[in-house]
Amino acid sequence: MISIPPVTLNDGTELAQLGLGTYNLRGPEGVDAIAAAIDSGYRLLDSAVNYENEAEVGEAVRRSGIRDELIVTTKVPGRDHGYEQTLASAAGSLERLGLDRIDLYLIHWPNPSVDRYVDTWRAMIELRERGTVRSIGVSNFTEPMLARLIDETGVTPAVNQVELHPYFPQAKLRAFHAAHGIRTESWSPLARRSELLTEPVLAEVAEAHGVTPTQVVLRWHTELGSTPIPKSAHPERQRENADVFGFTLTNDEVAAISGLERGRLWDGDPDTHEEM
Ligand SMILES: NC(=O)C1=CN([C@@H]2O[C@H](COP(=O)(O)OP(=O)(O)OC[C@H]3O[C@@H](n4cnc5c(N)ncnc54)[C@H](OP(=O)(O)O)[C@@H]3O)[C@@H](O)[C@H]2O)C=CC1
Ligand SMILES: O=C(O)C(=O)[C@@H](O)[C@H](O)C(=O)CO
Repeated sequence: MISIPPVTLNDGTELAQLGLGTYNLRGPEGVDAIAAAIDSGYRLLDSAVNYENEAEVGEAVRRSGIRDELIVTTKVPGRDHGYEQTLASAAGSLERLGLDRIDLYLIHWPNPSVDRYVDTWRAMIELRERGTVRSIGVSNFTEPMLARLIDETGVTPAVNQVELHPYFPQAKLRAFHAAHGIRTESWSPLARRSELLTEPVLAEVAEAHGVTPTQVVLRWHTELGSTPIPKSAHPERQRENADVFGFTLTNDEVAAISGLERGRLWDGDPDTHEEM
């Protein structure tokens, strides 16, 4: 079994340095895929109300027999923003998961035109105080949005999960996270496979270390201090993706990979992209 090291969050709890994305893992095959990842050594699972797979994640967690070793993430969708709505949304997630605690609870998108993410955050603080949720964080938040949460509530998110891959390394946002003790999580860390994995620089670095280009990309994330959450439905790829803690990249290699930067790949600017 692969051992994925932990990292301590600003609330004193532990997160894994790499986790499993579960977007599109649904139905019995989804449960099998998530269960296979846990068997391989994954301990961090990333779900969301909008993935419509909380029941599958919960089923895989129960099947594992190691619930307390697992970090189950889910996210409040835009349509549930607001104080009371978020409390109700969390209750719904717990019911679908079939668990008595959410380990990491995130605001999925800030939806600034709705302007209820601060009230949503206050409800998440309450959920943490009740013990229903262990750690609270956000996703797709910009620096001004993070600063506003901190200023208005005094509570700094433990995590900000954002688009991050070699085409979009997010150096400025990561520096803000580092200054405030916020752990970065990388969504679509493989750039959804795209042409990223055929970039010559990745082949060169992979050859130098005797690993695959995919492993180079995921190791690059961890060396930046971010937790990637690659999704794969296939056990052999899940193992390949998790097995990145036995080699290190040089500073030059990290810089060369970051040099692939070209910007966001999808229409996901949190100032304008909103999801309900
Ligand atoms: N907070 C947010 O707004 C967002 C969060 N997310 C989260 O991030 C997770 C990961 O992002 P996602 O968009 O899924 O994209 P990823 O970058 O993780 O890429 C997933 C794709 O890569 C393929 N793949 C995975 N491993 C390998 C491998 N070793 N070799 C070749 N191909 C591989 C998968 O195929 P296969 O399954 O067939 O192996 C799938 O097609 C999501 O599942 C979700 O949990 C994603 C988007 C937005
Ligand atoms: O996967 C997620 O968490 C999302 O927020 C997606 O909706 C993502 O933004 C997407 O797939 C957009 O096409």
